[in-house]
Amino acid sequence: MQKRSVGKSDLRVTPLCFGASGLSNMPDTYGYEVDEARARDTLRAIFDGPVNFLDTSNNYGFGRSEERIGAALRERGGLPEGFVLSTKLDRDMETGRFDAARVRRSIDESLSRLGLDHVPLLHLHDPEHARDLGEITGTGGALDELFKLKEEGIASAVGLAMGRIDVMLPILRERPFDALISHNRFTVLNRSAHEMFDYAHSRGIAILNAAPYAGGVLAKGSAQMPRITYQPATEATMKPVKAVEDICASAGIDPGALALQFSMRDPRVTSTIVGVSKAARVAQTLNWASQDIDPAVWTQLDTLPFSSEDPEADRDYKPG
Ligand SMILES: NC(=O)C1=CN([C@@H]2O[C@H](COP(=O)(O)OP(=O)(O)OC[C@H]3O[C@@H](n4cnc5c(N)ncnc54)[C@H](O)[C@@H]3O)[C@@H](O)[C@H]2O)C=CC1
Ligand SMILES: Cc1ncc2c(c1O)C(=O)OC2
Repeated sequence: MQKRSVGKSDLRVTPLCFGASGLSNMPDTYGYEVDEARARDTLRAIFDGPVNFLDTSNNYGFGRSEERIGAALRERGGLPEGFVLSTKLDRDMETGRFDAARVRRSIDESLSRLGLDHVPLLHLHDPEHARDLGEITGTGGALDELFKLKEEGIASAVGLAMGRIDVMLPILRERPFDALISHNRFTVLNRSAHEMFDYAHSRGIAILNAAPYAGGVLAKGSAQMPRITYQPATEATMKPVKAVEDICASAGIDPGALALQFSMRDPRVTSTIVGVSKAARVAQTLNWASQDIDPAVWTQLDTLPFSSEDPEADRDYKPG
């Protein structure tokens, strides 16, 4: 797979990235649990495959995702050469505190779980859920500390990873981020990130587009998964999923392939982050990424009434 630069940094990533939130036990978010052996086998498949990019966070499963990745890395004698591991700074989950001291604690916890002294890519995660946004954006706050970690060489590149675009765009404009992670806002169901992507692309900020399956429903199918963007689906929110499934059935393609390629084919998107928690999904993802799709299907997709509203995907987010 042809690699791309992460903004102006030296990092080079594949156009696919695997997301490890589901490798951690987040039953409230994904509707299932993942045990140790299944997580280990998934991570082995990822490290054995052609994708060089894996995303996790301090708070996925309250640290369990990072611990499992740490175990997989130790099995291999450390981070493979050229492999880009991405993790995130998180607020204190009990108090919502997210100041500079919390940033230090977060990265120290992550490095110790991962068994590393440095992480290639580090994001500030979900500032909209912290107790006080001013604590993050103000002088001497969490964002200043994130950039200090880059200066100190603890992270090679830094990004902003969050949901709500109305909160995100003003922060992006203020500082020289290498990357952003947006989720659930540039999919076959929702295009509310469109203008932010134009802005980021014009500034050379790498766009990492997460959750192309709207949290899983576009991969598993509406009959299998009664959730959209981590919320229980309603008839109204499931309607557009069924419309996409109908288009795919007529065209003879997998909805997962369409949903994945919708993101990957956009020239602004540097990499698309797909959540996997089964080893076989690694190969399945590569297959979906390379399936032939008749260009007429994209035109047809544009006729569907996709949403430009914020999906509020974050409303009930629980990390573990
Ligand atoms: N604020 C942030 O920074 C956020 C970051 N992310 C990152 O993006 C990643 C992807 O997002 P997700 O929430 O995982 O949503 P997603 O839209 O990528 O869907 C993942 C779900 O689809 C299922 N799935 C994947 N491939 C499948 C296949 N071939 N067949 C059947 N089922 C399949 C997975 O098991 C999982 O339940 C996360 O793991 C995380 O790393 C996601 C959301 C927010
Ligand atoms: C708000 C929110 N909801 C779901 C997820 C995340 C998130 O930040 C995340 O990072 O991975 C899954």
